Amino acid sequence: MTDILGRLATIVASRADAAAGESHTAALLQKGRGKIAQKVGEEAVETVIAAVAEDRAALIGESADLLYHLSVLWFDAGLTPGDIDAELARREGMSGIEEKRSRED
Ligand SMILES: N=c1c2ncn([C@@H]3O[C@H](COP(=O)(O)OP(=O)(O)OP(=O)(O)O)[C@@H](O)[C@H]3O)c2ncn1[C@@H]1O[C@H](COP(=O)(O)O)[C@@H](O)[C@H]1O
Repeated sequence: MTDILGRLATIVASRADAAAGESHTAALLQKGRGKIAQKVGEEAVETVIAAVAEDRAALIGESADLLYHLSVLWFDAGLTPGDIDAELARREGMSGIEEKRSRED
């Protein structure tokens, strides 16, 4: 499977120090955590709207926007796709109920 999130993490890291006028990534990082988080929320809502409308092309486009902005958020927070992968690996083999309990303990 294509490593979409690994590719996006590499792109975001490579653009982080670019001039804001030349890079959407750099401009967004300079605006800070609140603005980045807001963009993730907006793109998530647009993804949901496309899904409910059964608009396949829009769902692909909005999903790409969402994953890109989530990648910027992770970078800003000092996370890598490997951190999320480790959490997913921890959950593998658990039932949904066990997984919920493991976070409550
Ligand atoms: N995948 C993306 C990507 N997806 C979406 N976007 C940008 O995200 C923005 C979202 O559009 P909006 O109208 O919602 O946002 P906006 O008007 O810029 O901002 P606000 O008005 O909401 O503050 C657009 O400017 C898109 O171009 C992206 N910008 C960059 N990338 C990747 O990052 C790479 C580096 O880009 P730069 O950092 O711009 O060099 C690109 O080659 C791509 O691979």
